Amino acid sequence: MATDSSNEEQQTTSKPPPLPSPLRFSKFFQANMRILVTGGAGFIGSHLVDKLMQNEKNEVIVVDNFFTGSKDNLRKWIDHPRFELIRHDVTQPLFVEVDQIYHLACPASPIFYKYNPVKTIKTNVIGTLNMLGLAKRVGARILLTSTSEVYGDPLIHPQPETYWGNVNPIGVRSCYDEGKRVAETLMFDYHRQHGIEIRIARIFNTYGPRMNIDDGRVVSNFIAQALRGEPLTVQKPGSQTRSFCYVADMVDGLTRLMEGKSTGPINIGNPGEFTMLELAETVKELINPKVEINMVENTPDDPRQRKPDITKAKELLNWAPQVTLRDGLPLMMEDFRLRLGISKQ
Ligand SMILES: NC(=O)c1ccc[n+]([C@@H]2O[C@H](COP(=O)([O-])OP(=O)(O)OC[C@H]3O[C@@H](n4cnc5c(N)ncnc54)[C@H](O)[C@@H]3O)[C@@H](O)[C@H]2O)c1
Ligand SMILES: O=c1ccn([C@@H]2O[C@H](COP(=O)(O)OP(=O)(O)O[C@H]3OC[C@@H](O)[C@H](O)[C@H]3O)[C@@H](O)[C@H]2O)c(=O)[nH]1
Repeated sequence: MATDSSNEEQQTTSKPPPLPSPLRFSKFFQANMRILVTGGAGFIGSHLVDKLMQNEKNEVIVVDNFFTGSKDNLRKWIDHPRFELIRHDVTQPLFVEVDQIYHLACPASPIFYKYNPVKTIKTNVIGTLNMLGLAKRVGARILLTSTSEVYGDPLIHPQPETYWGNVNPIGVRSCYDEGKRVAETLMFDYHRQHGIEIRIARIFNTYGPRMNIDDGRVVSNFIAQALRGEPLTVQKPGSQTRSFCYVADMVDGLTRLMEGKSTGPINIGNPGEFTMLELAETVKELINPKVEINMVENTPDDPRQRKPDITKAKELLNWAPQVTLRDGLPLMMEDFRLRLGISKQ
């Protein structure tokens, strides 16, 4: 079983980062921090924008092609003087002047990333290359939202960052898993070769308000099904596990990583682990005890277990999740209820 024997110090570089904008050195004019969020119209991205906009010294630029995201997620910021929204596909070069880049653009739900796998790879590879090229030109720090899927169907449990993973390179999920693995490689190559300041977060399953109702991921499916009184579709065998992180905790972890000193990769996720049957039972109990649970066929290469080892996040970022699944599910349910137009019973 392959594990990484090297530590983060060996992966880093002594090369100085490219110079930031001269504005940062100006004596009389205190410029705002300009922050680019790619994929900022999506689920995690829009919550991140909310947090960044709370700081009056931040200007936020979102670029998004709206494949899975929506302007609706950002409607409270449209026309705000410190906010800009640009329709743009990250597979095309982008010229903006920024100090930090949160690079999230990529479909995240399996049904969406498998819909056009070649585009998913292009987004991960060419999109990340373009954002790294931008970071190099303007001297910006860049954070990549990688994924627990880089561990594939993991043979080590829970997964520490030193684990190299067990990924099928030619499977139907590879466009995403391998795409993110190449994106991580590009980040470290730009760091070592050009001194770019990088941060890599390995995000584990995240849930919360604003997920697409038809997103296809398990928490959104179960909540929408329970509210509509439809059977919860548990994919076989139902004993596969995931660990679910509430979106506010995730955004807190991402900003700590960006502002901290460590390049990562760092796992950000909630170690509370559930089988899909346990998740279905919990949703049923909390939202609609009358719904049935239906066992349905699964898709190829579904990871059988997943749980983050968050020792590194605790030590280096002083971060740990605060919201349990039982506390987070009702918050998401309220948002879904409003959007589905279903009143309280
Ligand atoms: N939510 C999770 O559980 C999870 C887990 C691991 C990693 N991640 C990563 O976090 C990031 C955000 O995930 P999310 O759950 O918010 O997904 P999401 O689908 O809601 O958001 C992704 C956003 O990227 C945009 N986008 C996609 N391709 C693009 C392109 N080529 N150019 C410009 N914009 C593009 C979409 O329109 C959308 O707004 C992704 O990089 C994903 O891989 C998420
Ligand atoms: O209706 C459903 C949907 C999904 N599932 C199961 O729930 C589990 C989780 O599936 P999801 O589609 O929510 O997400 P996955 O964990 O497979 O992938 C996710 O992993 C981390 C991120 O990078 C992405 O957000 C996504 O790829 C799987 O075992 C799946 O078989 C169901 O039992 N029923």
